[in-house]
Order: sequence, then structure tokens, then C-alpha cells
Amino acid sequence: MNSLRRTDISAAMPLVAEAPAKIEVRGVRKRYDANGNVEALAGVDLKVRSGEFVCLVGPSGCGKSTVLRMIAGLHRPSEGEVLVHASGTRAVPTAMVFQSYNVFPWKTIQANVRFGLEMTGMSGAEADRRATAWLGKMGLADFANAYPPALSGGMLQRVAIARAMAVEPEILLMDEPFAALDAQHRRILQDELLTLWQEDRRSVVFVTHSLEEALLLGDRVVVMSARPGRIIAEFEVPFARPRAPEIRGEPMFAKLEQEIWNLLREQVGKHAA
Ligand SMILES: Nc1ncnc2c1ncn2[C@@H]1O[C@H](COP(=O)(O)OP(=O)(O)OP(=O)(O)O)[C@@H](O)[C@H]1O
Repeated sequence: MNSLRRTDISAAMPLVAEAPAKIEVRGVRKRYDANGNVEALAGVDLKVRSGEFVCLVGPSGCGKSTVLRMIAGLHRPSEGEVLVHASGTRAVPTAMVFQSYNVFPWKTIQANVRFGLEMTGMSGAEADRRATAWLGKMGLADFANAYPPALSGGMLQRVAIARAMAVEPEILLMDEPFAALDAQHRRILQDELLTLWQEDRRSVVFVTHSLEEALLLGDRVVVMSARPGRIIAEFEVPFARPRAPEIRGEPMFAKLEQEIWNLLREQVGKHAA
């Protein structure tokens, strides 16, 4: 098996030039003026290809969520531009899954998933059909009529994923979606996402603090510096698709995790100092 291919950011672009870009982040800087002039991003360039799963890692506060929110159109760059090349064939170009499950506690599980679909203008019958199908895929069919307080954290995050996937967005944006889960549920959901994603391979940008998660799921791992965030390296993950969760146990997996951690540790140390 190949060893990990690392590129300095100056040489990173050839890696992503082969397929059409779905997302282009160009020279993006972000300053939050409301919070004492925080310089969050100091110039970020990133391309995400169609059908590519990109994981974004970096120290706490380096601006990972900021990048994701700008791709989602929730924040605007202070400088530079973010382009999302939507085909126009889907009602929703991007859907986002957050760390906190963001479900409506007063709606049933079925109604939570249906809600996003109805927002796209879909008929009630079609929205119900789609919601039922996705709840089935996520192993939640028996909980369709339950309310969120009756579900565990792992189940609620499945609901959030079902809601995002059901609208069939071109791009899925995931912001530490499994961070609030215990280790066992986290692992189960990682494996489920791997399987689900490999069925239709939509473009994904996935923010995580877990290098294991990034290597299991990602085609590329993009490493950011301490705040103000920049991209300092990109790693191509060499494991073939479809991947099985068992790759976690391969010696190469541990080697790659260590290699990325060696780079990241310096950045995390800057904050800890
Ligand atoms: N809406 C906001 N207003 C003011 N400052 C903000 C806002 N959002 C983020 N920041 C600041 O911008 C910086 C980057 O935040 P961001 O949440 O993007 O980082 P992150 O890498 O996702 O962090 P973490 O890994 O801890 O979730 C932080 O210093 C944060 O306090």
C-alpha cells in the first residue's frame, strides 16, 4: 500500500485539479468584529472535488467551523470568495449536520425529518415517503412516532443525519457530528456513515478533532494551523474504496495517524502554551 502523500500547501492544488471542483474557497480571510476583532482565518484556499470526502482538522478555535459556515452561506468572508458550484438539479445544494443534534423536541422523529423536505416545497406525501425511507436506512423505523427526549444521543444524531441526507443535497457539511457521542456510539456511526457515503459518494466537508475519524472516512485530510487559521498541509488518504471499518487495525492506519499528529501537535501546542 502507498504511504501517505503529503503536500505543502503551495503544492496542494494539483491534488484537486483532476475532477470538477464542487467547492472553491479562494483567499478567504475572516475577522469577527463583534468579538474584539478576532482574526479567525488568515487566508484559506481549498478546493473540494465532486464526490470527494474532505476532512478538516486543526486546533480548537482555528476556524474550521467558520470555513464550513461560509460554504453553507451562513457567514460571509471578510476577504476572498467561496464558490459552490451547484448543478441546479437539486432543491438544496448544501445540508449541514452539527455537533448538537438540532432536532425540534416538540416534533416527532418522522416530523423532524419531514420538516427539511417540506421546506424544499416537496408535497406532504412525498416528504413522508422519503422520511420513512431514510429513517429505515438509519435503523430508526420503530421510532418514527417517538419524540426526541425519548432517544439517546446516538439515535438523535442518526435523526440529524437522516434529515440532512433526506433532502439529497449535492454537498453535505458536517461539523464534528459525532463529538458529543460516547466512544462506542461514535464508532458505530462512523462505520454507518462510511457505508452510507460509499453508496452515493456526494461531496462532503467534515470537521473533526479525531484523526482516526478523518482517516477512516476521508479521501483527503486538510490540516489547519492555530488561529488565525491557514491550511498548512493536505494528506491524500491511500486506502482504496470501498473501505471497510477494519482498516482501523492496519499498521499503515496507525502510521498515518501518527504522521498527521506529528504535524498537528505543533499547532495544538501553540494554543496550549
Ligand atoms: N459568531 C462569532 N462571533 C465572534 N467570534 C467568533 C464567532 N464564531 C467564531 N468566532 C471566533 O472565531 C475563531 C474561530 O472559531 P471557529 O468556531 O470557526 O473555530 P473551530 O476551529 O471550529 O473551533 P473548535 O474546534 O473549538 O470548534 C474563534 O476564536 C472563535 O471564538
